[in-house]
Amino acid sequence: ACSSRVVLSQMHPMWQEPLEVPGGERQSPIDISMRKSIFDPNLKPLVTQYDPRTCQQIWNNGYSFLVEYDDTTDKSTLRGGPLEDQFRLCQFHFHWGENNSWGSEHTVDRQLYPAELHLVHWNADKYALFEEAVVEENGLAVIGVFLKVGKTHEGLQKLVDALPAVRHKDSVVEFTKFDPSCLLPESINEYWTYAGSLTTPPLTEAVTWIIMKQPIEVSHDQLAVFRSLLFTSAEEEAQKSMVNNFRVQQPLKGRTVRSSFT
Ligand SMILES: COc1ccc(N2C[C@H](O)c3cc(S(N)(=O)=O)sc3S2(=O)=O)cc1
Ligand SMILES: [Zn+2]
Repeated sequence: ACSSRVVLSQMHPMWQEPLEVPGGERQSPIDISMRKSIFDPNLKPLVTQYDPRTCQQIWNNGYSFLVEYDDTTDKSTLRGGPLEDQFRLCQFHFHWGENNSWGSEHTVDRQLYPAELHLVHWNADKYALFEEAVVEENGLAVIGVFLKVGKTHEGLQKLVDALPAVRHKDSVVEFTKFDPSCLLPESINEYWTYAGSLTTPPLTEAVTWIIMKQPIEVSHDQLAVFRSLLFTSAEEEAQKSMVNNFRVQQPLKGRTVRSSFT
C-alpha cells in the first residue's frame, strides 16, 4: 500500500502550524473560483475501475484513517480526464471538522463542506513504486469528493461500523471487499482539475487534483463517528479527538483551474 509507515511516523503534527514549503509554487488545498475556472473541451471522461477484492485494511495514521488497497497490480485503476497515464488506487481517506460548519480542504467560491474524501492514485505507467511517484510532478492523481450532511450513505456505513476498531493512532483493522466507487457521486464527469500538492507532509508537488462538482450525502451520525477517532495512541495520557485535520488554503500563484463542464 502507498502510505509507508516510516515516513508517516516522522511527520510532525502539522495542523498546529501551517507548514510553508520553501519555494512552493503549486501547493494545495485551494479555493476553486467557478467564474475563474476555464472550461476545457479536451478533458476526457474519467474512467475508474476498482476491484473490491484489492481492499485490505483501515489504518489510523494519526492524521486521518486510511483505507488501504493492494496496489501491486493494475486491478484498481484510474485513467482519462486530465491524465495521460493509468494510475493505481493505493488508499482513500477523509478530512473533516469538529462540527458540520467546516472540514473540507478545498472550497468552491469559498463554500466550505463538513468533510472531503480523497482517493489517492499513483502513476504506475511511469513508476514502479508509489515511493518513486510521490516525488514526481506527474506522480499522483487524487480525486476529491465533498461530503454534505443529509441522508445516510448506505455504502459508507460498512466503513463507519469498522472505525471504533481504529480509534487510536497506529491501530489497524482488516477491512476487505469494499468498492470505493460507491463513494463517488452519480456524475463523475463534472469536475475541476489543477496541478497541486499533497496536503500533508511531505507536501510534495506531485498531485493532479480532480475535484468532483457534485458532493455525496452522508448523515450527521456518520460524520459524528469520524469525530470519535483520536489523533493520539492508546499509550498517550491526553486523548485528542481527531477533528479539523485539514490544511490551511494555499496561494494559487497564477495556476489555472480547468473545468470539464460549462
Ligand atoms: C513517501 O512519502 C509519502 C508521501 C505521502 C504519503 N501519503 C500519506 C499522506 O498523508 C497523504 C496525504 C494525501 S492528500 N491529503 O490527498 O494530499 S495523499 C497521501 S499519501 O498516501 O501519498 C505516504 C508517504
Ligand atoms: Zn487528503
